[in-house]
Amino acid sequence: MSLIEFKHVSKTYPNGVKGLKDVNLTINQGEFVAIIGLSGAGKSTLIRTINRMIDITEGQLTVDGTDVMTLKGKSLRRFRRKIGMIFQSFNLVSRSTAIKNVLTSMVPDMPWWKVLLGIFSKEQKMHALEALDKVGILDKAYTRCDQLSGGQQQRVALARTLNQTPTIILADEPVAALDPVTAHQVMGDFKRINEEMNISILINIHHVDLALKYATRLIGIRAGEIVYDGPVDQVTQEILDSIYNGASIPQAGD
Ligand SMILES: Nc1ncnc2c1ncn2[C@@H]1O[C@H](COP(=O)(O)OP(=O)(O)OP(=O)(O)O)[C@@H](O)[C@H]1O
Repeated sequence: MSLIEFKHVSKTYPNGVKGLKDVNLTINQGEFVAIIGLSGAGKSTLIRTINRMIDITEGQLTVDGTDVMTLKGKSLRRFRRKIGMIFQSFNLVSRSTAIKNVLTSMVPDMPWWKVLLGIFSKEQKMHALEALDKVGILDKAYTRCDQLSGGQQQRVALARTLNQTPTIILADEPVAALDPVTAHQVMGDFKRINEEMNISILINIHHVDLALKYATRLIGIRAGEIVYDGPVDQVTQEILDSIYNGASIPQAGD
């Protein structure tokens, strides 16, 4: 069964701007999808509809068999716990240690007084340390995040997401703030997590070279419409031109 399915999905913002136009898309468990396109093309809108950070206005969007627009309250919160979200700006508590940041992903399942007192069980701490180990920064577990490099901070964010055992990770420009070497390392982390843990990954990215190197499938979006969708090894310069410059998509046999 498909994991994520867009059927004739559109998003019109309250000011009338069309963020998505009649999007049809099926994503299966375990895929690593990169989404590229010009600034303002609709990449963030596409990714943020999946965990209902943004509501669609037309069509149907199902995730793991659930029509996401039917979710509210507790069921919406439970649904969101299965979907990790990574941002360009890491969104960490910079004055807390790496392990404390990872442990915060457990907070929704804990009684308020334990949260207030910062009481985490041995099992929870072990789980958090395992997550830090998976992204190669176990040695930084007790370092404050404001003393870590950008790449290390993004890895803490990734560990925090892994700690909630997601089935999907959505990443909105996760390497945009990183230098090229660190960006490759973080993309490598995503790839390893995708392959070893079979977690589906959807990533918005401006760097085409990184998209082609690490993802398996590329989606090109232009003015809210999907103009390319296929395996990365079939992407040609003509296809990239069409995504970025509006040239028509070359058809096989042209
Ligand atoms: N809250 C909003 N209200 C109105 N229009 C919006 C809103 N958010 C986004 N848009 C518009 O929707 C379109 C798609 O925006 P979106 O942020 O999805 O693009 P993007 O491809 O992610 O761009 P970038 O690469 O710059 O982040 C743009 O025209 C944008 O101005």
